[in-house]
Amino acid sequence: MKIGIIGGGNMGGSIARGLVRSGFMPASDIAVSSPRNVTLDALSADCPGLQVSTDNSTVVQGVDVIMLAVKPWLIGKVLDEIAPRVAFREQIIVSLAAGVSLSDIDAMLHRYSSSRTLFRAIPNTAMLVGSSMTFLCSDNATPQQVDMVKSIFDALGTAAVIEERLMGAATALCSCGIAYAMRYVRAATEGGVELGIYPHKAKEYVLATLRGAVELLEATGNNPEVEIDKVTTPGGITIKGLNAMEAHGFTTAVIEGLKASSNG
Ligand SMILES: NC(=O)C1=CN([C@@H]2O[C@H](COP(=O)(O)OP(=O)(O)OC[C@H]3O[C@@H](n4cnc5c(N)ncnc54)[C@H](O)[C@@H]3O)[C@@H](O)[C@H]2O)C=CC1
Ligand SMILES: O=C(O)[C@@H]1CCC=N1
Repeated sequence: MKIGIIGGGNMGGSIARGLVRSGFMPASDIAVSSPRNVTLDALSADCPGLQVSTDNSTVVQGVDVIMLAVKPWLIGKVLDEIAPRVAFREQIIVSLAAGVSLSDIDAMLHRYSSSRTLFRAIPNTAMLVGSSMTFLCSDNATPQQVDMVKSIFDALGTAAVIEERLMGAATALCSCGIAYAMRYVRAATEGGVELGIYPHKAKEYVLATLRGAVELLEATGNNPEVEIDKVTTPGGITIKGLNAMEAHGFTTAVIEGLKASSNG
């Protein structure tokens, strides 16, 4: 398999670096385009053998999968640039653009071809370390094509194929969600500092605690509330802390944040 990636930023760069580092494919089977030479030079330094170009239509040639990793408002412009060089019967297009639907992309390509295979992929920034939760949906794809695209993102973490109607919710939960998890880490770290712990130590302790929480939930399969019950001694200090957090809107803040992201 060969992959052409348009855009070498957070997402495009992480896909290229992640696929090479994981051993999923050699750098020479990946081509990346970006308008900025500095971006391409950094990618080449990290992934020797990678094919790089400032010309988007160059990276489309001879690849099986074309990834669109540019900002949403550039998708139409990039498609107009590459479409004359795309073999729509053979090449699969995967858009990472948040909020741009399969039918939006289909409409943009209508004048170039009567039939095409389209995917949307919504990863998160943990692709860089091979731990992204990525969601996929597709239009006009065979089961083999779905397996192929899923295998790419499984190499960068965990991929799930979902209905397109759930993409907004999934994006909020996991793609934006990684920022929300980071904000919890920051908040807990700042709380630790106020309680007298040095910032670097507080962050280290918070991360270790979160790792433990994730491992407990994964190992037991328990609902979080079951694990919370084990911590909250009646009349003890944990329930006082939880109730104070709820009085300040913790659960509501998280749910309203997710809804705001998903409606955005
Ligand atoms: N950052 C995130 O956490 C996530 C982003 N996405 C989506 O991924 C897409 C890319 O986002 P990021 O990688 O974060 O953006 P980014 O700004 O880091 O990367 C975009 C890259 O595209 C390049 N570029 C600009 N104009 C171009 C053109 N005409 N042709 C080719 N390359 C061009 C830029 O130089 C830059 O390297 C967006 O559509 C976004 O909605 C989806 C899920 C998560
Ligand atoms: O904030 C955004 O629009 C992008 C899409 C999902 C994560 N970052």
